[in-house]
Amino acid sequence: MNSAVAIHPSVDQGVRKGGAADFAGGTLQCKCADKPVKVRISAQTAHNHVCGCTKCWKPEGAVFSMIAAVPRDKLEVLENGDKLAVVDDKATIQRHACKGCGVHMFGRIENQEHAFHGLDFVHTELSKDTGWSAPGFAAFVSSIIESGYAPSGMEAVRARLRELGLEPYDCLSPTLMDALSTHAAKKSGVLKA
Ligand SMILES: N[C@@H](CCC(=O)N[C@@H](CS)C(=O)NCC(=O)O)C(=O)O
Ligand SMILES: [Zn+2]
Ligand SMILES: [Zn+2]
Repeated sequence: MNSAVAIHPSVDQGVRKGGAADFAGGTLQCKCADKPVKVRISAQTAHNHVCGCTKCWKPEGAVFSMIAAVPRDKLEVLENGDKLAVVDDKATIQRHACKGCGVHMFGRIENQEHAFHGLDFVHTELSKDTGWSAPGFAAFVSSIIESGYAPSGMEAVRARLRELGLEPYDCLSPTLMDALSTHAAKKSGVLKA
């Protein structure tokens, strides 16, 4: 069944099984016809998901973005890196966007105290390579309202996400929220390392 509720072009026809075991990465390319930015990722991604927040890059017309994590030392800008600029240098995730087409090529956490420091965030739909891990949940679902989505449509959005196997959460998934809190509890000393 193909519901009328659009989420993101990569999942609207059903979530394809991804995550080839031997997949070692690929190249992301921005949408510029001339001098595209190219980024090499030398690893499989983890925690791929769709995100409804206002800050993550979404392709034209999409309600959600699709975003995954990769170790920062596995990411390398191959070509035309001079076209990249940080969208908001105050944000936790510094999103490096192409000044030509607006696509975010990677997001990076520079705060060494952050639980997710060491990870970059990438949109693998920008790659022609196949074998990337498939999205597994939906984060920041309520946040789509902040981009103008009608609140009355939320029930249908969550139903469609569940139908696609993308459990909807209004923050991150329990696994990632637990990781954030574990990090905080260790830092405060409440939890012994
Ligand atoms: N409701 C807010 C949520 C923003 C938000 O917290 N986004 C999450 C998911 S990407 C985050 O970790 N943001 C950190 C950042 O943007 O630096 C919005 O939609 O703008
Ligand atoms: Zn571009
Ligand atoms: Zn987001």
